Formats: sequence, structure tokens, C-alpha cells
Amino acid sequence: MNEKSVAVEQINVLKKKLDAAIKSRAAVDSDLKSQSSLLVQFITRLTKLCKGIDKELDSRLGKLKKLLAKGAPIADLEQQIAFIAKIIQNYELKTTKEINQLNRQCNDTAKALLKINTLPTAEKQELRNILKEYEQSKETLVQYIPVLSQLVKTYDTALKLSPALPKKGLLDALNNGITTEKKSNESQVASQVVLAKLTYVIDHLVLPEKHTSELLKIKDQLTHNISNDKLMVSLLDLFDVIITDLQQEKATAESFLCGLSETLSDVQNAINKTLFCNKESQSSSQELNARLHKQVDEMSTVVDSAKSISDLKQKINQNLQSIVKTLEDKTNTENQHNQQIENQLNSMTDRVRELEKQSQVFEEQLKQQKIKSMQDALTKLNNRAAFDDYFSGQLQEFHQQAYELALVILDLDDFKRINDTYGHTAGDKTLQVMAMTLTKKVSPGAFIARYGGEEFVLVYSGETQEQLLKHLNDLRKHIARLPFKFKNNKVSITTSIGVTHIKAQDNIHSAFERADKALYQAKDQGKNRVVYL
Ligand SMILES: Nc1nc2c(ncn2[C@@H]2O[C@H](COP(=O)(O)OP(=O)(O)OP(=O)(O)O)[C@@H](O)[C@H]2O)c(=O)[nH]1
Repeated sequence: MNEKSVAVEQINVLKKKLDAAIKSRAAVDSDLKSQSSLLVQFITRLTKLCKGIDKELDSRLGKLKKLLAKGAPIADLEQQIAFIAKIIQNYELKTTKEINQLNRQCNDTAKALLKINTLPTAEKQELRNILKEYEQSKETLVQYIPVLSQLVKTYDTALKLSPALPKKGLLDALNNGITTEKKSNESQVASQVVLAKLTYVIDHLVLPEKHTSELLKIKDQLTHNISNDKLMVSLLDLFDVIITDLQQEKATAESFLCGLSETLSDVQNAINKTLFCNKESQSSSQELNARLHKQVDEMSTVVDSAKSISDLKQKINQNLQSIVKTLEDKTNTENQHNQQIENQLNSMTDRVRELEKQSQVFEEQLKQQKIKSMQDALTKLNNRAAFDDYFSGQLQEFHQQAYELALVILDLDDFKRINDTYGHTAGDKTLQVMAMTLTKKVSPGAFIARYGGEEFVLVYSGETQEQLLKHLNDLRKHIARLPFKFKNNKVSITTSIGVTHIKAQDNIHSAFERADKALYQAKDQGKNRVVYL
């Protein structure tokens, strides 16, 4: 091979290499173009997403997009990206701080709302769910929107149910000037508030036994989704019962006071008469005494003027007879007087006895009313007022000299399901059976009360944690085995129990809150269990 042919061959090889290099450069260019366009699209979307969060970020992203579009050198792109990374890092720090603060605020608000006694159990459960779910911070602020919405809703319910606050809630205020559809919702909510209040009033009304069936009938009507007209009728029925009772009570008090005033004036008359008789008898007695004195004096004159023994005998005899007569008169007058006094005394004693009887009846009525005001109408257990009274007394004793004082809250599980599936009457019967079971099974020294709804409270003295846990678990198991039967279905009802011992620094609220927290944990851990805190 000559030199020329070698050179031609080398040129051909170089040509091929050049062609290959041009092709791969074209491929790289096209890749770069498509990647740049992808990057531009990405930056465009990112810009839209971040728009408004931070002005500096908006402008830097805009610049980066322009540089990419015109194919600016990598060094320029790198500089912009470094700026953007810094802004994002600062924003992340700020957001983390805001998230922590929001988390704290949500927790505090939920806890504050939980303390409102009038809040329905369902709302309280929601709040507990919120507290549980938000124990750890969320990653973004957006995740807090549902919890904030729930808190506003619960706050609104609390406002509506609070007797001290105007009946218009926060949501109503926010919704001012809204459509008629919303207004009809508003009136529905208002009816529900009236229903809840009426049920509360009926539960806490202290009326004689004979009205119980009427009250329960009205309460039953209230539980069936009733129209506003029927609600008005129920309201009037309730007023009728209250007015009838007030009138009866007024009549009883009037008749007692009338009797009292009559007896008092009788007693006064009797005393006046006795005083008058006394004066009369005193003057007649004085008269008789004077007569006696005179007759005795006459005796000596008789002795002096007697002419013979027989004359003396005769005159003394006459004088003695008149003295005997005077003494007889005196005895008669005194007997009469004594008889009069005895009669007066007897009649006064009768009247006082009668009055005593009336006042005993009245006292008994007052006692019964006091008992009723401390008694739950449905279950006949102590009610919440009685619990407050008893527990504050126990706390006072505890603070004077500490001892094992424990508070237990027992709540029926899924009770709403019983009402919804088998009706409110079945629900009421369940509560009554539960009350009887507690009365039978709870240690004799413990205090039992229905706190409200399907919640019962027990107060134990002198029981250790171990003894309490054993006793409460036995009770829980016993309740779970009770053979309830509704509409031919065998139903098992379970309970969740929260228990705590009172500590030196406790007051009624902190103690109740801890027991309630224990109950919440029992519910949260799957119900049908006892949790000690
Ligand atoms: N029958 C009847 N039901 C009542 C009475 N008081 C409250 N309730 C009902 O008790 C139910 C309580 O329901 P929730 O607060 O949801 O509690 P729950 O269904 O037991 O759920 P958990 O407590 O989570 O197990 C509601 O449906 C109330 O209407 C009452 O005196 N009689």
C-alpha cells in the first residue's frame, strides 16, 4: 500500500468519526431541548403553585424560567437555583413554627371546649378524637383546615347550648344575610336547641311521683323528630303539668298556714279565758275567804253571848254548819275553776297535736321535694346535683385529712345504637336496668349517681388501686353478661370505665377531668375496659 492510499483511508476513518460525533451532538442537543422544555414546564407549574406565598420566591422562579427558555449558561441557572433554595428553606422554618403554634392553639381550644358541661357527649367525643389525632403536629397548614372547621362547629354548638349566652351561635352570626334555605336550616337548629333544653328541663324537674308518667310521655314525644307545632303542644303540656303542681303546692301551703293561724288564735283565746277565769276565781275565792274569816270571828262573839251550854252548843253548831257550807262552796268554786282550766288545756293540747300533725305532713313534703331535687327521675339514682354536693363534701374532708378517695366515671358503650335501633324506650329501660345493677353490685359504701345521659359516677372511699381495679373489672364483666333482649334480639351492652384517685392538689374539676381522661382512653383503646389514671 502506497503513502497516498494510507492517507485516503485515514481521512475516511476521520470522516466517519466526524459524522458519528455530529450525530451524537444532534442527539444531545435534542435531549437537552426536551429536558429544558420539561424543566420550563415544571418551573411554570411550581410558580403557579407557589404564587402568593412569597414575593421574592415568585420573582426568582420567573427569572429562572426566562433563563431556561433562552438557554442561558449553567452557571447563571445555578445562581438562581441557589437563591430559590435559600428562600424555600426560610419558608420551611417559618411554616414549621406556624404549624407548632396552630397545633398548640387547636389542642388548647379543644381542651377548653371539653370542659363545657352542657356540651353533648357526641361533640365531646369529636373533640377527644381531635385531641388524639392532633397529638403530633401535621406536616402542612392545609391539614389543619378540617380540625379548625370541627372546632368552629363545636364552639357554635357550645354557644347555642350555653344558657348564659345569646342563643345565636357563631355560625349563625357568620351566616347573617344568607338564603332562605339556610334560614330554614337555622330554624331547624333552633328547634333542636329548644328540644335539647326541654329534655334537660324535664330531666331536672322536681315534681311529685304522680306527674312522672306525664313527664315521661312528653319526653318520649320530644325524642321522635317532631314538627314545630307538636313541639309547641309538648311545651304547653309541660307548662300545664308545672302549673297544676304549683297550684296544688300553693293550696297545701295555704291550708297549712290557715290551720296554723286558726290554732294560734284558739290558743290565744284559751289563754285569755284562763286568765279571766283565774281573776274571777281569785275574787270569788277572796270573797269566800272573807266569809270564812267573818264566820270564825263570829264564833268568839257566839261564845261570849251564849247564855247556857245548850245555847252555846246550838249556836256553835249553826256557825260550824255555815263554815262547812262556805268551805263546800270554796271547794266547788275551786273544782269548777280547775275543771275549766283542764278543759282549756285539753282543747289546747288537741289543737297543738293537730298542728303538729299538719306540720309533720308539710315537713315530709319538703323532705320529699329535697330528695327529689337530688334524684334522677328515670333511674331513681342520685343525680348530678347530689353528686356535686356529695363529692365537694368528700373533697373537703379529704383536704383536712387525706385518705383513699377515688372517682369513677362509667359510660355505656355505643348507647346511641340502642336508641337508634330499638327505640328510645328501650334506651330508657337499659338505663334503668343499669341503675339497678349498679345499686346491687357496687360496694355498699360507695356513692352512685347518674351524671347525665348514659354516664354514671361512683365515689369510693378507702379502696386501693388494686382493689378498685378488681372490683370495677368484675362489675364491667357482670354488666357485659346481662341478658338484654330487644325486639327478640339478644343484645350485650358493655361499659367503659375511667378511674382515678384524688390527689392533694385536686379540686372537683381537676379530679373529674382526670377520670374523664381515663374514660376517654378506655373508649379509645377499644371500649369495654377499665383505665386507671
Ligand atoms: N333513651 C335515652 N337515651 C339517652 C338519654 N340521655 C342521653 N341519651 C342518648 O345517649 C346517646 C349517647 O350517644 P353518644 O354520645 O354518641 O355515645 P355512645 O353512642 O354511647 O358512644 P360511645 O360513648 O363512644 O360508646 C345519644 O343518642 C343520646 O340521645 C336518656 O335519658 N334516655
